Amino acid sequence: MTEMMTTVGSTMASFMFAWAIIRQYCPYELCHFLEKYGHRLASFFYPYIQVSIHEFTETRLQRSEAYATVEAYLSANSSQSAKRLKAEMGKDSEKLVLSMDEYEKVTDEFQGVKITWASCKTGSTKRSMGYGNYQEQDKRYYRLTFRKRYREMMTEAYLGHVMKQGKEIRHPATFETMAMETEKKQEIVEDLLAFSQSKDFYARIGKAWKREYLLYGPPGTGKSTVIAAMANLLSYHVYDLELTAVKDNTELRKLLIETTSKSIIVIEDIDCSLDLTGQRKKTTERPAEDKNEQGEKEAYLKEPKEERTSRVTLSGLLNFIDGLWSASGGERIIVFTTNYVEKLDPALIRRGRMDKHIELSYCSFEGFKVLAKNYLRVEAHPLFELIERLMEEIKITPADVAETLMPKSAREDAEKCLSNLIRALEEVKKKADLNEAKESLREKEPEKEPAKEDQLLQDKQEAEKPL
Ligand SMILES: Nc1ncnc2c1ncn2[C@@H]1O[C@H](COP(=O)(O)OP(=O)(O)OP(=O)(O)O)[C@@H](O)[C@H]1O
Ligand SMILES: [Mg+2]
Repeated sequence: MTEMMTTVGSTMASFMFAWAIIRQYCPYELCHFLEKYGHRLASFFYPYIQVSIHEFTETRLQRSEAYATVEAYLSANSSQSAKRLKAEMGKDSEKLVLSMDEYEKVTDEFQGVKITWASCKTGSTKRSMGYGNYQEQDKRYYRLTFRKRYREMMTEAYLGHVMKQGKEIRHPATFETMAMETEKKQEIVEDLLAFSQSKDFYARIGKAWKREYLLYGPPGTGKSTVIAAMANLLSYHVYDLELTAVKDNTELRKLLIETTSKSIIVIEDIDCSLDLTGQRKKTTERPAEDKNEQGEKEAYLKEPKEERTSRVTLSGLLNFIDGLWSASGGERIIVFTTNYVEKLDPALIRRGRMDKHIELSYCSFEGFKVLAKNYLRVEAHPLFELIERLMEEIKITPADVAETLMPKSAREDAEKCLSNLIRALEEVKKKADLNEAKESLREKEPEKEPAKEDQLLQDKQEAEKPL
């Protein structure tokens, strides 16, 4: 074996050496000819087929959906077998997500056929970053290799299987696993399904096939989870649009053109995305009717250059969406989220610019039962009664409930996790009671406040000590 390897090695080295000499002295055309036909000859005898899935194509700004889906599929399937993994922070989670490191290879099996996946990288390419600036980026891609005779099975059944599984991993949330009142859930699901089946209706009324949702509620109540559940239900792609990074309406247009049909365009925290309320930062004195595109352009040109940033307006966004997609026929959902609905310009809501408002709120007992079923596989327990009583008077987010119900070690059984939740609820209650007492004292005896405050502070510190 060692002997054979040595022979192969030295033959390869001689060949490379000869090829280097030929390249140096041969005319360019001849080299090109030899390379081209040499490659064809090799592929004739090569018993495998290779499929490459690139992270970015030359012109596109958006990361390829296929690449991201394969990445998700492989991180779930390769973290057991790959020897070199790369760890990255997952979106919306505190957990590290493991995926194959560069140049790593893993094998997969499908209906008894062996498949190899390799994570590859080639020289750098110029790619648009931060909308307008160009940076050198490595070209990354996954390469799938399988035997020629399985071509049909691989390109149809196997790739379909990879995409389906990868998508499920990327959007694990479903409406069934969401802590939300059943009626509300049903209403959203019906609304989404009705929208996705209304192609003819939108065509008949001559409107772009799109629907806008406003999701609002405190942090940790499930706004991002609803978006993932929507994507999962309809098998739509999700595009996160970071509006604060978009320079102006022209760039916005460029980004929106990038989105494919059957997509959900997410604009998070609109209260923080400048100018979205329709009020210009610098030009609030302008009458409302002047806020057309021409007026905006003139005002924009009058402003000093350094202030011409974040020029995206809500009207710009909605107009583009209408104009761009009314002809394309593809369906799009646009989701806006905010933690502070009261901060938004009432006109934004009043004018009916958003088709549907969904409030995400604190966890109800019904919501808790869904989480207990998801996390602990428990549908009934003697501790439920106490939890129900506590939840009636205490505000706790589904994210906090989920966090307490998650077993922290193999020794934590359902009862222990439920007790943890009861303890967390009681602590929240104690703090709320203290705050309430403090408030009422402040209202009743403002002059004696400092001394009482001290006492309350002491009580509070006592209450906050670890149990
Ligand atoms: N209604 C819910 N049902 C099930 N799980 C939930 C729900 N709300 C929150 N969670 C859990 O809490 C985590 C955080 O929730 P999520 O990111 O959806 O909150 P959010 O409302 O988007 O918060 P933010 O305003 O900070 O973006 C989720 O990953 C999920 O595990
Ligand atoms: Mg969120």
